Amino acid sequence: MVLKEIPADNFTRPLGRNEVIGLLFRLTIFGAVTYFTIKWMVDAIDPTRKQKVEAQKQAEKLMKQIGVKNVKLSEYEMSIAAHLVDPLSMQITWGDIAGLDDVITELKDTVILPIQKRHLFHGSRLLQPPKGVLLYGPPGCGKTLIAKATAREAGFRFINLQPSTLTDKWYGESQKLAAAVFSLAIKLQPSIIFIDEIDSFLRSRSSSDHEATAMMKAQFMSLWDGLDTDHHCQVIIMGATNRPQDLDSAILRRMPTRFHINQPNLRQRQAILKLILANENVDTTVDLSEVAKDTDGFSGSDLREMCRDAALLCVRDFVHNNHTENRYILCPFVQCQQLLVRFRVTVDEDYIRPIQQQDLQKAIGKMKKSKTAGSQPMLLMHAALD
Ligand SMILES: Nc1ncnc2c1ncn2[C@@H]1O[C@H](COP(=O)(O)OP(=O)(O)OP(=O)(O)O)[C@@H](O)[C@H]1O
Repeated sequence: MVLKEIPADNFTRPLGRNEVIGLLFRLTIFGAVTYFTIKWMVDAIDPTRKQKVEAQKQAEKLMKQIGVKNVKLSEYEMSIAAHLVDPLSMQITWGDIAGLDDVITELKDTVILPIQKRHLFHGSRLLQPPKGVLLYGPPGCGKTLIAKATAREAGFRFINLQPSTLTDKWYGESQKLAAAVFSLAIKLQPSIIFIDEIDSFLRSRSSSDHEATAMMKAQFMSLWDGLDTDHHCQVIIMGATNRPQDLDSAILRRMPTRFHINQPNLRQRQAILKLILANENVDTTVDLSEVAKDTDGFSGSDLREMCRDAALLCVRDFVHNNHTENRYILCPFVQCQQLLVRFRVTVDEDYIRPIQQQDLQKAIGKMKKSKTAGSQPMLLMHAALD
């Protein structure tokens, strides 16, 4: 039918009630179909879709484990919830950290006490727990251990935020995820948001920053300020870095409580060695003060690796000595007890010898070699820059 054949009245007359309802109904259906088709297409081409589904499953499992029920989470909060640390796997206590007693005492007084004894500090604005804590110092010296022990001892939930979770996303996603970090932490409070290598994510702003990154940083800071204005909010951001000088000054201002976790000194190394070897089979003649003296420049993580190497030497000896050999023994069935009978016996003692001083010395030598090898590229890089 051509338009001409439709009576002109049909266009000019007002629509009836049923016609309007019908038209609205059709428009709604059309709108819904278009919306879901576009959403399906966007989902289908989203390269992070698989990760999102995985993250959701992981988050649901973790939420169940930490006993969080009836908390509705958005899609973005789910992605962040996948970084919650399972409390069953987080068994770190103050007893697992050696040589950092001063830092632990100060942390207890400034961060944990105001949380645990809220009623004592209720009236004071000055004595509220800090919203930002910075742990800084060389790698492998216990910053992550301290953060985990703080969360556990204070009874806080622990969100281990990898900067890449926020930065490797589609344009616009980062900001939604940054907002989700805070909203999730508030829903799960009391909680600690731990950001390892915080400098990689909140480094000094520069004009070369991508627009989306700059906006995300600004948003992160304003959300952080939001925590500060709500005195009942029990969310702490704890950052760790090896390069505090690279941090944005605005971030440093938001982290007034700072702890320097330095390379362990002689006394601290001895304490760490004692802790690492506490449950191991160590020969009574081993002198840990000597070992501590020989390990100048080692981090806590180096010391652990070195002790593991020493323990492995004992295992290696056990494996190599566990062989068949000829032995002379007194034969009990022979009248003359003086008679020595040659037997082939299998040396199969279920016994690994204790760690000895020389094992530790060997392991120290090996670690020193690998440390120098590791620093070679750095030295070359510095030489190239000079
Ligand atoms: N003070 C310490 N007491 C006991 N163990 C320690 C100590 N410091 C480090 N370690 C050992 O080293 C490992 C690494 O420590 P941790 O991850 O806390 O270091 P980090 O400072 O966070 O390092 P990074 O900057 O590389 O993340 C720990 O799992 C622990 O075994």
